[in-house]
Amino acid sequence: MPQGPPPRFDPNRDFTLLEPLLPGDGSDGGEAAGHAGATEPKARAVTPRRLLGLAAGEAGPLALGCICLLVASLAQVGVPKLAGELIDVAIQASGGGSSPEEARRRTSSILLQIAAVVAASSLAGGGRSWLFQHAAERVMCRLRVRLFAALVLQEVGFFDRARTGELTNRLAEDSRVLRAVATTSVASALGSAAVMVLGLVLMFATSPLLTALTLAAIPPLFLTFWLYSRASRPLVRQQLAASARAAAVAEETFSSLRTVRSFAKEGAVQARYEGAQDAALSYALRSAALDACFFPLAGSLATGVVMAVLWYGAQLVIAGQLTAGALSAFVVYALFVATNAGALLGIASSVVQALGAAERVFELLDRQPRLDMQAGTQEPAGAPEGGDVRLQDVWFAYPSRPSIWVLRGLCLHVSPGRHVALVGASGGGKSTVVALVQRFYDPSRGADAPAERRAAAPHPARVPAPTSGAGGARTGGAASNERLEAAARVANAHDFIAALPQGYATEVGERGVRLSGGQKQRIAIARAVITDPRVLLLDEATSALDAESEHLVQEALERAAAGRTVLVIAHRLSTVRRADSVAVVQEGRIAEQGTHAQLLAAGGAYAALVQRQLLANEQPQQGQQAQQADGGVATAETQAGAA
Ligand SMILES: Nc1ncnc2c1ncn2[C@@H]1O[C@H](COP(=O)(O)OP(=O)(O)OP(=O)(O)O)[C@@H](O)[C@H]1O
Repeated sequence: MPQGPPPRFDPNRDFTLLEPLLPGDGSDGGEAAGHAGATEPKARAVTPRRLLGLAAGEAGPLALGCICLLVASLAQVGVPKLAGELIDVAIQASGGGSSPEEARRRTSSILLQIAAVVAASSLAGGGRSWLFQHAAERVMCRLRVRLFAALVLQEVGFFDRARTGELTNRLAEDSRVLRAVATTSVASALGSAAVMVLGLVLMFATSPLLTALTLAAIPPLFLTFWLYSRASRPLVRQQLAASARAAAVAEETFSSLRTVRSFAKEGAVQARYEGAQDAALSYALRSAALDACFFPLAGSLATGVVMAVLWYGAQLVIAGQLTAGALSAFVVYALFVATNAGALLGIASSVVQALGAAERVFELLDRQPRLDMQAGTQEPAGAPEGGDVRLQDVWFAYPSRPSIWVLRGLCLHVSPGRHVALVGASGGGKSTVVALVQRFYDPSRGADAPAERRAAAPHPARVPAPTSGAGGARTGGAASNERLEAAARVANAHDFIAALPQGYATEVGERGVRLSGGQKQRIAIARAVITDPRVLLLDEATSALDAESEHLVQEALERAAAGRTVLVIAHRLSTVRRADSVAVVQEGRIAEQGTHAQLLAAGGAYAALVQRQLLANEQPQQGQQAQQADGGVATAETQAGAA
């Protein structure tokens, strides 16, 4: 039996992709790695090209949007020029340079031109906005769908490590940031650049000297902005992180409200939420203080430059080298250039920030599941042939706890049609065996069925224990109504489903009707048999049902198990008695295997277990004396074993 070293977590090799996903609570020393030998492919670097590639399907609307943008920018810079002309005509007329009638006619004509340009600018601006928004929404929709598809195909181990809140946040927030970058930010940047270049050209055409003076002021403005964005970026990041922490607390609290209530932890969760919100608030306030310093400073600087330009321009006007209209047009161009340069810097900093989000999104998009896709719909690890479950020298560590071997060279064979009960002390690895047979995980080492055979066979169906039961989905599913009803009848569930106001269309689980423990079990059985699986995995109930309900569940299970290979995690003596064979799972191995009678006679681990635990479960319900019960096991349980 191999005694390999426990798999170690190597952050550089194993989990580069998942690092940002992890809550980082440090509870397991950050050992969120895959099982031994598994390697995580390196994420491809996020290039601007790849980022823009997201909008590839929208080339048409975006190109049209760019044309609108150019038109709008041209129109925008055209207005000051015309306004300058208007001023000059008025000044000329007042100085006697032209007749008042002629001046009136020309100013009216210029006004009409301005109106036409403004109308064109508004139209083009509206078109640009609509086209870019349109493209943005479609890009985001596609991205979210792709991201969801990538997530839903990840192996179960991935979800052991990731926080649900984090994943939904990524789906919503990160893709939103990306949408902005791939479409609107690019559009704004193009617009700003166009206006800036045009403004500079017109400034230069109006007065090269004044242009040189204005440009001299740009470096200090850039420097101020650069310092500001350097200081503000970490604040924004920390604020977002604190908000995400608060959101995670809220999500976890609401999803486990019963536990919170049971342990009267309302105060504690409130304090945690408040702590996270306080942190977010403190970063937001620091950010606001920074804004309060930067914007007036930048404003004064810009105003100072404009005043200097005005002063120097006035000297040029006095010297007769520049007209008053040209000077006013120049000042407006200078303001255009300054504002658009600032906007460009802002966009650049948001693109840098968004690259972080892009990396995380692309990491998920690129991530290859460690396990073959659709694990739940494929043949189990131990079932290469129909209905034959075989685990050969299987070693397994959970990806989220890679340093601990849970299964240590476990061998188990269930021939087609046989019923095997798994018993053993808590934590021995029974559920893990079932999870592996179910192909939720692949063995870290040991026998595994070849992939091409997996795909061919229907998956094993599992009847979970009612605590993890039937909630969260419709009682129906994709199956045809006849099959649905047939499965429900097998599971003794048809009558109560039909009696519900919405029948088979009833939503059960979180938002829907609450089902009783026995009803949940029967729904779970119906779900399990609906695909007519060759292998049935049963997780015996741990909660007590009344006699009638128990009878219905037991009858349903017997019908469901008939003619199938059954692996049952058994807690009841009656269940193990019925099984063809009993396997004692102890410390990740099968310690003993045989029939109930054989193992009892052997007087080993099983016999001790029966005395300690199984009898304890039986006694209270049967009203017998709890001879060797150790009192550690609660009330009798619903018998959910295979016949
Ligand atoms: N998703 C998981 N991630 C990490 N460790 C896990 C996970 N599930 C189970 N374990 C660990 O694996 C070991 C075996 O657990 P398993 O649930 O298989 O035992 P079990 O025999 O079914 O116990 P029980 O009878 O209490 O259900 C335990 O130490 C448990 O803490």
